[in-house]
Amino acid sequence: MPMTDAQILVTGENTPEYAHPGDAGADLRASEAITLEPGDRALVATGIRIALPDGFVGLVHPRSGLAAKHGVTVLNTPGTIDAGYRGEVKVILANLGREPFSVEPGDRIAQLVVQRVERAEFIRVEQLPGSDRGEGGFGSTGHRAADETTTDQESA
Ligand SMILES: O=c1ccn([C@H]2C[C@H](O)[C@@H](COP(=O)(O)OP(=O)(O)OP(=O)(O)O)O2)c(=O)[nH]1
Ligand SMILES: [Mg+2]
Repeated sequence: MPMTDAQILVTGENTPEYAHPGDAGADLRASEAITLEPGDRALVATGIRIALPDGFVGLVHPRSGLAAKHGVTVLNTPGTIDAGYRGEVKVILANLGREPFSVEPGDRIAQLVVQRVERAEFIRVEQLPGSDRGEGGFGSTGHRAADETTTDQESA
């Protein structure tokens, strides 16, 4: 009996499955055929509906094999499946490759990672507490190790 941390009720065929014990992602399969031309995106049906327990979220992640071999990814990665959502789980696939990409019913197109989530309380204040990082962001720490000691000109 595999160890489970959460039980998720599922309707429809193609119940998500973990390919290996210890996998974080359970494969999501397409329930329809579709061809994505290069640059196209599509909302691909999986045919399943799920009921996640309160306090959990389902995250629709891309499969690295599709990305590496075909340039196919999940456009809104990771897609968010809310615990209260009872509609069909759909995958927004995007073809960033140079060839058309065809999906057949039953093909594994993405993977569902189930995680616990915190529900936050947002408290409006006039001023935030200070921090070491402050307002620095968006590359403020440089983009490679050399940035810490040399500039581009120095290293050229
Ligand atoms: O990849 C995805 C992303 C979302 N959903 C479903 C489940 C999710 O609970 C619902 C809403 O998703 P999200 O909140 O990301 O979309 P939104 O654009 O904010 O729509 P809404 O106003 O319905 O929240 O759509 C999917 O089936 N696949
Ligand atoms: Mg939303």
